[in-house]
Amino acid sequence: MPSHTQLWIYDTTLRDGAQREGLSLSVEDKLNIARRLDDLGIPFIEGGWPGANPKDGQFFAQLQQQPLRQAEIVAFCSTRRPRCPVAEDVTLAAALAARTNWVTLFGKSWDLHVTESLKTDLNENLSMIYDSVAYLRKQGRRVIYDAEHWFDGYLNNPTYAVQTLEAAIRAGAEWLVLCDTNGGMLPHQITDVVRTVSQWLTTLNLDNLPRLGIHTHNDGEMAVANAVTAAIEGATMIQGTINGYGERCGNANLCSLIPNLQLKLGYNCLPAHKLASLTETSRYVSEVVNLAPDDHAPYVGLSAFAHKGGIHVSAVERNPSTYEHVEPDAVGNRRRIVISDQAGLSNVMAKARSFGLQLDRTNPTSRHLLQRLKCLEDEGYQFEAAEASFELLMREALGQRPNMFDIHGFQVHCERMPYGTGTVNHSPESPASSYSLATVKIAVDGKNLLHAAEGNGPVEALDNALRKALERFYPELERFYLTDYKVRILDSAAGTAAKTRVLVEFSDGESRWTTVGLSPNILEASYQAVVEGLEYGLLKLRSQVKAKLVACQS
Ligand SMILES: CC(=O)SCCNC(=O)CCNC(=O)[C@H](O)C(C)(C)COP(=O)(O)OP(=O)(O)OC[C@H]1O[C@@H](n2cnc3c(N)ncnc32)[C@H](O)[C@@H]1OP(=O)(O)O
Ligand SMILES: CC(=O)C(=O)O
Repeated sequence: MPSHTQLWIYDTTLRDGAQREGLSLSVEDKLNIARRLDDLGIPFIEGGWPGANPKDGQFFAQLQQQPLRQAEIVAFCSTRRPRCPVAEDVTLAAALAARTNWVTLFGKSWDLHVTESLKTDLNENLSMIYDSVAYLRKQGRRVIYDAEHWFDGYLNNPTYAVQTLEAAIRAGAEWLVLCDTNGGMLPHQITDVVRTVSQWLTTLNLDNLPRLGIHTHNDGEMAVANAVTAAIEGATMIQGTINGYGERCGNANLCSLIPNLQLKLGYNCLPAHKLASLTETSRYVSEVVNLAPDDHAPYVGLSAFAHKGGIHVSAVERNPSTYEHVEPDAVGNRRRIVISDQAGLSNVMAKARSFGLQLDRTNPTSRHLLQRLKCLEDEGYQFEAAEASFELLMREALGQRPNMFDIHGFQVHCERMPYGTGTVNHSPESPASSYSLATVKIAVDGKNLLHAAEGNGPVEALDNALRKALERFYPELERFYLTDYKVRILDSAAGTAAKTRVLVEFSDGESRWTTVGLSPNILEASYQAVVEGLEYGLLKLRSQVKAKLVACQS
């Protein structure tokens, strides 16, 4: 097994990643991502194709003012156009204007592309490659040569494909990156072709042998496997993108590739202490590009180390290696235990511990709680995403759920009127024509309270009415606000009479918690979830205050 061999990770999130449908980056986004990748210790960052669009040009110009700390920023471009003198080629001129040390130049390896895409002849393509690399070298640039469609080209016409690499080598390319541009290769093909190219290179008897790299796409879901395979065969530059963003089905996902190479195969990719920033980097980039993170992504996803089945949790609690291929900390992720109808006592125990509650496996309450959880989930509740409701359930079972208020009922009145009519004044700036009024009846410390409040919709009206009734007793309520509200119909065949599950998320600006409500009446389900959300927030706040007091006294 290879060990401690240095690999050079080459990130192309800002260029090939930006070719993903639905992803668009501003100059500021690109700069932020580049700086984050620099912090992660990525040695090569492809910043874009200068001249292809104004943003990429501006990005390189701004980086000249404030260079990265350690990474080489690389400009990307194509070979010169057919029959165009190299010094007159606008693409190459723009790449030079980016003033990077390194330029990645892509050229055609597949004869089909030469005749069909470029509409030129095979010799002219060899000249385009040679001239372009040589010109960049003459201007003082170091060149990474991306052999586009290398594998398809080699399998179709190996003699010609090899001639394209020879042209790049003769002109002074330092890296030859073999690209599976269409993403359709399988690992055994990568092994055969990379091994053959590697052996061929050694027969050239060159003083400075160019090094091999790999660039894979994910059309056959093989991008990571193919890149790992190439590394095993001796490729030392590994190209990919954060979260696997890229044209069509994406590029090799560096968030999987790097830990596979570093933790499993012992290659040096990132400085050892930087690997633990991988999860944070993945989430940061998904935030900047405004795409929801993939919770089930290997290594860095929220669920990558989430254990749900009771059998799994029981074993993981005894020894995490039983159901984890690496330690979550190694990549900056964390282990999570999920509560659901797939749970066993071990899940309940783990949750009790995380809630700071004393509960023994042998205590009959534990088994009752588990049965209750399974019954409620069978009715349609879902606690997996609503741990605050489960904590309240557990506290109740243990007699540790203080009675903060009693609910005696609520009423909601909704009205929808055409603009300019009805009981509410709507302004042209806010032409909404619906309006809701909620009344709640509750008791606090034996005092009966009846309060009403308005809202844009029934849930807001209920939330407002509850707060109005409770604020005198619990002024800290004003710190909580609703951050998410999700509704799911459980038995859609029942139409509008279907059972509804509502999840609401609250925040106090520091933490978030989610509660669940269930009823055929969407307002009742929402009410349950909102009431529990407020109750949980109060409980948390009070236990934090208590913990601080104890800490001060001791
Ligand atoms: C495998 C990859 O991912 S390569 C990177 C792909 N990324 C992109 O294409 C994103 C950026 N691209 C662009 O902004 C534009 O396509 C530009 C600026 C590069 C070119 O735009 P246009 O001049 O309008 O040409 P258009 O996009 O229609 O066609 C591409 C041209 O590049 C030529 N071309 C393609 N590959 C190469 C190459 N390796 N070397 C030289 N020319 C090439 C094509 O033959 C075609 O030329 P033609 O129109 O003279 O026949
Ligand atoms: C160069 C490149 O992006 C590719 O061949 O896929």
